Amino acid sequence: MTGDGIPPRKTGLAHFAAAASYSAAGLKRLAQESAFRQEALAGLAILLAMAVLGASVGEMLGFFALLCLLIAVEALNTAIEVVVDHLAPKEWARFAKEAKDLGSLAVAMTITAIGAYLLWVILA
Ligand SMILES: Nc1ncnc2c1ncn2[C@@H]1O[C@H](COP(=O)(O)OP(=O)(O)OP(=O)(O)O)[C@@H](O)[C@H]1O
Repeated sequence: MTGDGIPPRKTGLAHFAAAASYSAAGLKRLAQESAFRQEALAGLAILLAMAVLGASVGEMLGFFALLCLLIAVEALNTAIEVVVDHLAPKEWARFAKEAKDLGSLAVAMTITAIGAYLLWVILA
């Protein structure tokens, strides 16, 4: 069932263009999250530092890939928070706590993976 405000399904090139515009809208929404802004800023600063300190292109690409993964996890975490806040806007609910805590764990594990990677780059 399609609601009034939901855009109709597209195919081919129109689908690709529409998906790109939805992703841009998602990035605009994610930019409202301070956690995302801090991570993006720190990521760019680390990339710059790697370039200045003479990291290889491969090492920088590895970090960039992990940074993209962190942004993807942060986007999914924000999506979970949006749905949870819609379903349990004011009241305490076990499902809300578990969903948000799990999303938080996913972000923390991704940041840990980036930390481990940077340690490897520094020690290698
Ligand atoms: N409706 C709720 N019911 C029960 N526990 C909740 C509820 N909302 C939030 N929590 C708990 O409070 C914690 C913090 O919630 P909050 O909404 O501030 O999310 P967050 O993980 O700090 O995300 P962000 O800082 O990105 O908004 C959650 O991880 C969860 O444990």
